Amino acid sequence: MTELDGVLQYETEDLSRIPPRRQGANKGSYGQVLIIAGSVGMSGAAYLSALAAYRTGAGLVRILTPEANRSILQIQLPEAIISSYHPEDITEKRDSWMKQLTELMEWSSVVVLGPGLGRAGYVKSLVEDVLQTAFVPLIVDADGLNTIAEYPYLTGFYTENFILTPHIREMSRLTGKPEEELLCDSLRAATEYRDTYGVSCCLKSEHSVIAAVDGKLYRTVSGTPALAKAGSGDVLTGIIAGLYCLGMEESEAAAFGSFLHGLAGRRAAERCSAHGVLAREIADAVPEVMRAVPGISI
Ligand SMILES: NC(=O)C1=CN([C@@H]2O[C@H](COP(=O)(O)OP(=O)(O)OC[C@H]3O[C@@H](n4cnc5c(N)ncnc54)[C@H](O)[C@@H]3O)[C@@H](O)[C@H]2O)[C@@H](O)CC1
Ligand SMILES: Nc1ncnc2c1ncn2[C@@H]1O[C@H](COP(=O)(O)OP(=O)(O)O)[C@@H](O)[C@H]1O
Repeated sequence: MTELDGVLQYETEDLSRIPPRRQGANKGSYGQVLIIAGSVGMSGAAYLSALAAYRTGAGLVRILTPEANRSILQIQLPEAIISSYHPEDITEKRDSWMKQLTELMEWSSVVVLGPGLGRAGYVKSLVEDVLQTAFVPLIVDADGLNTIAEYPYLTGFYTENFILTPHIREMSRLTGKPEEELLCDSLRAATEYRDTYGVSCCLKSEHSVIAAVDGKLYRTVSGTPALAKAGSGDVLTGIIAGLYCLGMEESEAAAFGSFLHGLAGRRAAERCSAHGVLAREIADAVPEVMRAVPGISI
């Protein structure tokens, strides 16, 4: 790892921070990831996040999504457990919905909220309910962030184990600041957000910056324009969750996850060209990057 002006940057040798899989481990030894994602027409976002969590090393991944996505996701990723809801029940059958959500939150060791949730009316209640019941690390992305931007009082539910992963436009929606200003000094933007709200902030762009709640600052330069492809951010959420399951602290998982996501994008581009990479291939490239780590292969 190098440090320049107080900003940390992972290097290839830092891949050795990934621990070997413990002999005698069982699936419960490597975390239980809950992915609250997807809507009708956007099952793919849930799939990509879940796939990336498994590819990074999570032991057990469960997707909570609308019932309409159940069979699609079970066919796409049979390794994932599917829990589902009827969107109207979130507002109309509050008691049973809250019971289901509370049980799932108790089951989880880390939660992803937001990829592909969409912007339908029920999503606001869903996001508020999750923010209020979360007590394990929570990675908030995409429509989770857009909902918070639309209803700023939701920031009142933030806790220090939240990790927000906005791209520049989402950050602009969250802060009301123009995209040019955020891009101009992304480190300052992420730091100010962290300092204001007490959450870790991974502000994504060509060179993503991470302001961690423990005070550390990171910059990621491992990426490639191959990552500029629909679903790439959904994959990042799963990688961060997976790294947490391997034993990293949540804010280290965010910074290291951004670094690993960049390397996986490069690896995928070697095979498919920078133009041709699919988001799922970024997830599939994570284990290939990891194989370079001594002791990881067996
Ligand atoms: N297969 C799927 O189910 C997919 C679902 N997705 C989900 O779709 C939902 C909405 O995503 P959208 O991409 O429509 O909305 P966004 O708000 O992410 O992006 C809207 C537009 O903003 C611009 N933009 C994006 N990133 C930017 C950046 N870093 N700087 C400046 N401008 C930027 C682009 O022109 C983009 O078309 C999210 O919940 C997301 O998770 C997407 O990830 C794509 C794949
Ligand atoms: N030109 C680029 N160079 C390096 N990384 C990039 C580039 N474009 C996008 N990325 C990375 O790809 C990811 C895109 O995330 P996001 O915009 O949320 O995608 P999506 O909404 O399609 O899932 C981020 O991690 C970002 O840092």
